[in-house]
Amino acid sequence: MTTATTVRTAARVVDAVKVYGRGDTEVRALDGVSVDFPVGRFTAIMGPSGSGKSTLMHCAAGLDTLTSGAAVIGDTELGSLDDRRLTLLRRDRVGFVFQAFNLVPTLTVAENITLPLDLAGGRGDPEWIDALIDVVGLRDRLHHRPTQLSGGQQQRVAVARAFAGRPDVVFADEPTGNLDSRSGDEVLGLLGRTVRQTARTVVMVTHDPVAAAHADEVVFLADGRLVDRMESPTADKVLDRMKAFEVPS
Ligand SMILES: Nc1ncnc2c1ncn2[C@@H]1O[C@H](COP(=O)(O)OP(=O)(O)OP(=O)(O)O)[C@@H](O)[C@H]1O
Repeated sequence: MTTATTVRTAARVVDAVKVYGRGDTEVRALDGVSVDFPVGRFTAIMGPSGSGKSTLMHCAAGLDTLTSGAAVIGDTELGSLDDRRLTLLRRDRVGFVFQAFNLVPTLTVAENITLPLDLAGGRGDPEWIDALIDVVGLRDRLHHRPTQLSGGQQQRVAVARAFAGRPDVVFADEPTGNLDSRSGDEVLGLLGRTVRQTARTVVMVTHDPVAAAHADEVVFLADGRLVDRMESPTADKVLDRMKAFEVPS
């Protein structure tokens, strides 16, 4: 007898196709991708430039729509939502971390962290936010403004803000792209710790094998298709896998 364990999915896409343009200028950015992002996992999306990483993230997060196929967050199929419901879903159930930290300069660290909750008209869960402040190590910076912080600290604020509303999933697009390697390492360690300590889910787009090595699993895209998955990645293993995509000159 086999024992089946049910792995819950925070987000997934099924047979995802995204076509930009028409006729001669048509680009199939996603060409039938199916991938699950399980709850409590840190997944990195890797692949050569133009392979469809950002498109996959944007469609999975409801920032863009698929040409065909389905994108699902929790149990909600995004294609079934009108614009208003999609906006509410993004606000209440999805967190984002971008390469640019996108903090509000006139607000303190504490105010930036709770900004999405304030905009939504709620206070969130004060205990959760308090615990989050320790996870990101910003307790002694709460009353500082973003300009008084280093880039790494600013991105830690952005990470805390992304998790503040206990979203189903946090999508991170090249979150270390603007950071030196030490600060980048800190932010990636933080993403990993937040996933492990709080059973949250992170999906990160990156082109950096060192960044991808912080994830629990890496999924590889090439030409808009899912071509491989790697559990417990190391930077060397990811780099080797990426080399296979390089076209010999
Ligand atoms: N808005 C758009 N209009 C037309 N083509 C687009 C658009 N966005 C992306 N593409 C094309 O879709 C393909 C996939 O792009 P995407 O940005 O998803 O790749 P990527 O893997 O994230 O690339 P990079 O690592 O360079 O950011 C590329 O060929 C790109 O030129």
